Amino acid sequence: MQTLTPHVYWAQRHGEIYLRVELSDAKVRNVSKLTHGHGAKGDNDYEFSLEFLQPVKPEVTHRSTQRLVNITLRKQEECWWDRLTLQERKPLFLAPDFDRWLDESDAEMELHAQEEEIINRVSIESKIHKDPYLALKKGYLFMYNLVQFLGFSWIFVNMTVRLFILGQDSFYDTFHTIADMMYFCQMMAAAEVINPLLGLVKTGVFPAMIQVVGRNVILFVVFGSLQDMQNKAVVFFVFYLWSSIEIFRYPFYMLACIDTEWKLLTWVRYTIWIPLYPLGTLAEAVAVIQSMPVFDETRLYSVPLPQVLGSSFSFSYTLKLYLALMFLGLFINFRHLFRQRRRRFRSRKRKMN
Ligand SMILES: CCCCCCCCCCCCC[C@@H](O)CC(=O)SCCNC(=O)CCNC(=O)[C@H](O)C(C)(C)COP(=O)(O)OP(=O)(O)OC[C@H]1O[C@@H](n2cnc3c(N)ncnc32)[C@H](O)[C@@H]1OP(=O)(O)O
Repeated sequence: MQTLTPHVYWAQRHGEIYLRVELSDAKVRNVSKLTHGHGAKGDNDYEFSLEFLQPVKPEVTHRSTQRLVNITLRKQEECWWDRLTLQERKPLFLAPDFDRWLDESDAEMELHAQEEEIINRVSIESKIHKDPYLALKKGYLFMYNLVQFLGFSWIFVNMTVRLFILGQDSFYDTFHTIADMMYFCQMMAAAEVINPLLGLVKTGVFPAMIQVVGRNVILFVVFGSLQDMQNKAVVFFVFYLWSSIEIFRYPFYMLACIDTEWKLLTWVRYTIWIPLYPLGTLAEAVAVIQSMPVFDETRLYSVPLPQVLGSSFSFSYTLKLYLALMFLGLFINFRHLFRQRRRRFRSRKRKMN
C-alpha cells in the first residue's frame, strides 16, 4: 500500500488553528499520519506534515467523522498569523477552509461576542444562584432612596421658594420651617451606615459613618439643642448645601437599584460634591464656631470638675477638638469621593471602548 498526501483545509482564530482533512473512514495514528483512509485514490496510508509559521502548543485535539478528520491546535501565543506555514509558498495539498474562514477583524468580533456572552451568562447565573434575596434587597434600597429623595426635595424646593418670596429674611427662620423634615431624613440616614455593614451596598462603612455622624452632630447638638443658634443665617446655608447634593444622589441610587443609568445624572452626582463638600464643611465649621460662646454661656453639656481644676469643663473645648476632626473628615471623604468618581468614570470609559 503506498503513502499519499491528503487534501488539508485550514482556517485560524486568534488562539487556534483548524485543520480539516478530507478522508472517509480514516483512522488516526498520530495527528499527521492517517492510516487506511479512503481518499480520491481509494484505500491507502495518508500522511502530511506542516511547519507552522509560529509555535503551537503540544496538545492537539482531533475528531474523525465518516467523511473527514477535524484537527484543532492551539497557538502558543494568541495572535493573528499572516499565513499557516513557515515557507512562503503554500504546499499544494493545503487550501483555505472557506466553511470556517474568517478574516482578522471578523475573528476579533467573534471573540468579543464570545467574551460578552460568557460575561452575561456568568452575571445572570450569579444573580440567579447566589442571592435569592436580591429582589427584596433592591426593593428595600429603592424605597429607602425614594423616601430620602422626597424628603430632601421637599426641603430644597421649600427653601428655594421661600428664598424667592422672602429674600434674605427666609435665612432666619429656616430651622423652624425645615427642621422636622431634616430630623426625619437625617435619622433615616443611619441606614447608610447599616447598609454597607449588612453588605447591601458595596461601599466603605467609614466614609458613610463620617458623613452621618458629622451631619447629626451639627443638626442635633449644635442647632437642635441651642435655641440661640436656630435663627442664625448659617442654618440656611448648611441645609441648602446638604439638600443640593441629595436631590441628585438619591435618584442616582434609585436608578442603580433598577439597573438603569442616566449619564447626565451620574455625572452630576459624581461632580457637584467637588464645590459642595468644602462649602458644606465650611458652613458647618462656621456654625460650630458661632455656637461656642453660646455653649460657654449656657454651660450646656459642660462637665463639672473638682474645685482645684476650675468649676467645669465647657463643651466648647470638645467642639474645638471636633473642628479639627471635621477637617480630617473632609479630607478622608474628599479622597473617598474622588476615588469613587475616578472608578466610575474609568469603568464607563472601559465599557465604551
Ligand atoms: C466615626 C466617627 C466620625 C467622626 C465624625 C467627624 C466629623 C466629620 C465631619 C465631616 C464633614 C462632613 C461635611 C458634610 O456634612 C458636608 C456636606 O455634606 S455638604 C454637601 C455635599 N456633600 C456630599 O456631596 C456628600 C454626599 N454624601 C455621599 O456621597 C456619601 O454619603 C458618601 C459616604 C460620602 C459616599 O458615598 P458612597 O461611599 O456610598 O459612594 P457611592 O455613592 O459611589 O456608592 C458606592 C456604591 O454603592 C451603591 N450605593 C451606595 N448607597 C446606595 C443606596 N442607598 N442605594 C443603592 N445603592 C447604593 C452605589 O450605587 C455604588 O454602587 P456601584 O459602584 O455599583 O455604582
